[in-house]
Amino acid sequence: MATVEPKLILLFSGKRKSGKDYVTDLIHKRLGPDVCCIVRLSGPLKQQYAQDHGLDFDELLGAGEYKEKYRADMIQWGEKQREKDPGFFCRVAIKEAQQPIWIVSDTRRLSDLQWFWREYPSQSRCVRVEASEETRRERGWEFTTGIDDAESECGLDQGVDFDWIIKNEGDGSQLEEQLATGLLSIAKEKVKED
Ligand SMILES: Nc1ncnc2c1ncn2[C@@H]1O[C@H](COP(=O)(O)OP(=O)(O)O)[C@@H](O)[C@H]1O
Ligand SMILES: C[C@@](O)(CCOP(=O)(O)OP(=O)(O)O)CC(=O)O
Repeated sequence: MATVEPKLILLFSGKRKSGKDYVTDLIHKRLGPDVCCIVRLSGPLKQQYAQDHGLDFDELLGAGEYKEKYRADMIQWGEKQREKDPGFFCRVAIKEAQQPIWIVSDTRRLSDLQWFWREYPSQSRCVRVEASEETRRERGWEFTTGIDDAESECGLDQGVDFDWIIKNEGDGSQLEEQLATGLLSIAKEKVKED
């Protein structure tokens, strides 16, 4: 488990190319590295998968075709690990987290949320990043059977009462206003609390 108790955990989810990484990177920049850290559940998954399959971990972390080439197999490999231990990737991903605010950029399954709700019930908040399919296509997404109709992409489409929904259309001009009047102000208040 992490060595410090966080004040706020933002559990992000969203479809491929909705802008999860873009939005969480922006929040990280606005709050600063002393206040918040980005936690990627796919980080330990990709690292172990890369080791087990002799692949390039950094390339799997990227946003290019290399990751997409192995995505389907990584999903299946990851789900086999989760069947044995649903919280495995959550525990490993937060191990180095020291800051008061954790931004979990890539929750995908109810088991991900349930783990944080159980371990950190008062600190966990759910955030959904949304973009139209048109915008996502402009960012390089195309529907892929077996991925975009599977749990990895659809696991949080129902059954979650999101605390914030961030509309991330086009160049995101409304993004700054959404963040400033919502998430960022709450986060800054949380950090001030004793
Ligand atoms: N508001 C935005 N303005 C400009 N580019 C964006 C915006 N949101 C996302 N992008 C770009 O779209 C692509 C997909 O975003 P990303 O955050 O990687 O999506 P996800 O992590 O949800 O798959 C990236 O190239 C990113 O830079
Ligand atoms: C096997 C995965 O962990 C791969 C996730 O890779 P990314 O988190 O890089 O995906 P996007 O940013 O949405 O494109 C998905 C899973 O089902 O665990």
